[in-house]
Amino acid sequence: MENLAGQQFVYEVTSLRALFLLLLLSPFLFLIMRNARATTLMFDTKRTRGHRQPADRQQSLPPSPPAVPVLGHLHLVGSLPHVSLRSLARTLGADLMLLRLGSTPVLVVSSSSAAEAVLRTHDHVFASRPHALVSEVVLYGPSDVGFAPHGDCWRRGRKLITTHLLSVNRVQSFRHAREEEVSVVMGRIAEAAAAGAAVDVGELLGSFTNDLACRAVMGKSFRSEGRNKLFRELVLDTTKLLVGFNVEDFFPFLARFGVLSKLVRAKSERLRRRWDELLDRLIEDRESKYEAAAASDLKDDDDDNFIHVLLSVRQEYGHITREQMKALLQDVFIGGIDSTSSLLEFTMAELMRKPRVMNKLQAEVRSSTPEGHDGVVGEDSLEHMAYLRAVTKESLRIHNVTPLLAPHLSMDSCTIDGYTVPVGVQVLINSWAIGRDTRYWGDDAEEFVPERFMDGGSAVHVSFKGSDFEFLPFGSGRRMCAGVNFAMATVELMLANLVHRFDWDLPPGQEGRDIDVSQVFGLVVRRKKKLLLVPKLRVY
Ligand code: HEM
Repeated sequence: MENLAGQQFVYEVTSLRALFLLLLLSPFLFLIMRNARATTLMFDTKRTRGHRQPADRQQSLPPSPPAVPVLGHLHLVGSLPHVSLRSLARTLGADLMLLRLGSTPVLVVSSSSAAEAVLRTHDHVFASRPHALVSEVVLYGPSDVGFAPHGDCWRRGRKLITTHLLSVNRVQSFRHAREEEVSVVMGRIAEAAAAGAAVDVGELLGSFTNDLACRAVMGKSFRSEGRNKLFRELVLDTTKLLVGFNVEDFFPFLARFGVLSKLVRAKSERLRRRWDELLDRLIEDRESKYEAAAASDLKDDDDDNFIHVLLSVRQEYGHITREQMKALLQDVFIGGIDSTSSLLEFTMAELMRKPRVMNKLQAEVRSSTPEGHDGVVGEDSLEHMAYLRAVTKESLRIHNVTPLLAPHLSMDSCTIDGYTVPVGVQVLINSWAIGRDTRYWGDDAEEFVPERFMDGGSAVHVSFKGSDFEFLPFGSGRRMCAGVNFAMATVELMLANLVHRFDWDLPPGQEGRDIDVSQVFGLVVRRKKKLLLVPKLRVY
């Protein structure tokens, strides 16, 4: 899942637009820097739970590279922040590094032991998220889960989502819908194969994960009525605004001048009205069905969808407001769609670059799928596919689509590795760097080698569930990804089907080694260039 605010910031702030804004602002920035310094928490010890820090503690802040006035370390963060932050940490020789991005203090974590200190030992201290104007307006204030600050509202939402919407049982009960949606995609690919045409893998998988989220939320497919498309547009527009640069999120003292925040707020409110229109109608439709079924004592035959589930647990939770319902549904769309499709697309690109791995995976999937299944791999067959699991884990490691997790925020000061981390610091865990670190993964850390996760491999016991801090694709602790079961079920089923029924070629004239591996940073990291592949129906 993806800010999320810190990430938005480091991403966009390097753009020309952001720098231009900063230049425009700089004359009066200078005048107000004196005030700003009072809000610069890196050096502000007063807010540490009311105590002043002893002088020796103040001196033991984590190391920082030299900063420049106003921008702090902004100029050191490139267009791929996880990459530039890894270089910076290596140059400084620091697994914990304190930066100042604008006036925002940011702790960058680049080792598994420091990640464990943040996400396990001091999980209670770092379980909040930084405030961001756009998420506050579009995602119904603190009612959502992914962007909400730590507190009762987040706790309640998190419990609702993990117990009722994304639990292992719910994800399993959703398997037929998942298999049907996969069949629809297989049909589209078969048409392309018959025509000898290439498919745009990212577009195909993006609409698949969107349709799947719509199905989970609404219970049946609204593809033909165009609602799925409306959701796709909304998610894209929301993501764009969330990753857009809002200067006041990083120079909070500018908020008092208000002009910029008014513009961003107006845009955010327009977007929120579009969400309202769509979600209110869906909830009201479902609510009347739910009440009619309850009044007549008849069972609603479509009771697995998320709106129905939320309506049915209202009493158990006292009261769930309409806003909270909408925010939780948004979490599913914003957390689940792009992350899952991007991971799948990176995996397909990697398989095309590594024919040995593709052949081995195809052999496993094809030999483990019973005959007579209409060419579709069902979920029952997946449990026998150890190599499929290993390929998925290796892809999560090397193509970590949320490379800095989502930013955490310290709610108190604490000590890590002998350094003081003050209250109010944003924390970025560079899980991408940790996942490629030779200290944990050996000399071939940068290579795509699924065998490391197989029997006899060096990482056979390493799990993605947040207990192994060298491998954190979904984070760990209280703020760990709430959709990990949903994501894994979707990725493995789709991947097995893609390689089972089809052989894949690159467009004429291209070879595996030509596949461009460049990425674009955002809420989720994506491939920079489209992946076009030509499917061929497998000959039995
Ligand atoms: C490959 C797919 C996915 C990846 C790699 C991924 C990764 C992540 C990461 C790294 C975080 C932040 C963890 C942290 O801050 O420490 C997160 C949070 C979250 N994810 Fe996912 N995610 C994926 C799919 C999904 C799906 C399918 C859903 C929902 C259907 C989902 C819902 C969420 C939610 C609600 C949060 C916020 C949790 C909180 O703040 O309490 N994610 N995800």
